[in-house]
Amino acid sequence: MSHAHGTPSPVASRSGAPLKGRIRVPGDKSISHRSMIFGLLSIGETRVEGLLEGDDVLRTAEACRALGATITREAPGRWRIVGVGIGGLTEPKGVLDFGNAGTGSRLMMGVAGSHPITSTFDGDASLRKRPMRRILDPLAQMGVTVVSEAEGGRVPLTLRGPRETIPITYETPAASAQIKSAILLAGLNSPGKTTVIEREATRDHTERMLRHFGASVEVAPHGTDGRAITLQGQPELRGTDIVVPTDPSSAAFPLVAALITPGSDVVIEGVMMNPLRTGLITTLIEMGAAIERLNERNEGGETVADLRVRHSRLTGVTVPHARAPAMIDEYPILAVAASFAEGTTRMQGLHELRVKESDRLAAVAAGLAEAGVAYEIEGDDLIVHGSGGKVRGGGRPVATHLDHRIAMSFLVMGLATAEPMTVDDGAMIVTSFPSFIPLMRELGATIQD
Ligand SMILES: O=C(O)C1=C[C@@H](OP(=O)(O)O)[C@@H](O)[C@H](O)C1
Ligand SMILES: C=C(OP(=O)(O)O)C(=O)O
Repeated sequence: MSHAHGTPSPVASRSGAPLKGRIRVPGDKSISHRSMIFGLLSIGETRVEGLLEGDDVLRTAEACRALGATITREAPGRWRIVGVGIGGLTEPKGVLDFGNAGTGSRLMMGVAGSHPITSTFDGDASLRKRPMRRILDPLAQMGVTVVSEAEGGRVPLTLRGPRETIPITYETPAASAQIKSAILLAGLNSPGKTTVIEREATRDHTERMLRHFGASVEVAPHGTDGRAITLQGQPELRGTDIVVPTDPSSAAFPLVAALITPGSDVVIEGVMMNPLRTGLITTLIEMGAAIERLNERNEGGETVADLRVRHSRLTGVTVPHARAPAMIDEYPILAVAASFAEGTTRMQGLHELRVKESDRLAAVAAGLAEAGVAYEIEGDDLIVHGSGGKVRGGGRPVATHLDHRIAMSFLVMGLATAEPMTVDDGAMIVTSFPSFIPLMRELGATIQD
């Protein structure tokens, strides 16, 4: 399964019946990537249940195979990985092609770069625009050689790992779980202690999985919102079982769809409630959303809950910059919710949105303009002037720039606008949420591809 290039496939959505029913979204993308990676770096067998079979994760699986892992798909979502252990990677024969995936490529730079092998990283037109210096700089401090790179520190690039990786203490220049994870993963193959300091806490899936596979990790508070994470290098990771909880970043789409579509009443089952991922839910509840957390329980080491979501009258709020790491991928869909709210929503400090699959600040703004929504961009803040429930929609097809979240956000918007919405290309949706269209249709949504 690979996303189509060169042949954009437009998709349209229109308003219709209220959304009703119960759905379960696929497994979390962050944890799915890491399941493959930890499987590769372990001795013995790792069994994964509920893996997200999106294109991004399949690319990571392919890269792990090229580095020596034996990976088999036993049933939908059920995968078996036999690893080679830390230090045991083999040099890949070809280029590691990560497609659209920032997470896969950046984390694997830490993994492959910390081994005495040569590896080349590439990706699609979107990934080729994304900054990799943020990973290459700390890896260089750890002794990794950047043999070649595209202009500005981008893929395609080639790394050569040192004979012995140097453990470092590094403060990340941006709130980024990808930077943190790449360094910690490189630190696995170095003697001594590797410490990553983050000024704002970001998603902690790597730290949790390191412990789950047997590594020793200490986490201490740093400043008001930050953390210092210290890993003891060269542990022996042992293959283990993983149950992947469902992805809150995917659940965000049916959730906002139900909030903005009159008469809707939907349950999204088993959504991961890791507090470093629930900034959107916090924000929507502040806006007046009827979201009930039901049947809270533990699945795969994370708290999950069934979310009952009903159509709601929303009110604009200010979303503080400090909340960004906990909802970084959810700003496009929050902008959609804000368009239907009463009053103004100000989202502060969105500079990291400019280096995602697209410049999401610009892409969201352009989509809002097509739909007739009033907005402003002030520095790195996005200000959306809500219409109290009525959004015109229509306009020209929204340009998605190879960005799955832009595509899904504006398709959700079209479920409640007066005129239908079209996105210029839905092909990238398979990178994170391949069942998005069928699941939305199950709830009663009208989406045509
Ligand atoms: O570590 C991860 O799995 C991710 C971290 C975030 O990126 P940044 O680290 O660039 O903020 C997020 O946007 C991405 O979808 C997944
Ligand atoms: C930013 C995202 O992913 P990545 O960085 O892995 O491409 C995303 O899924 O919204």
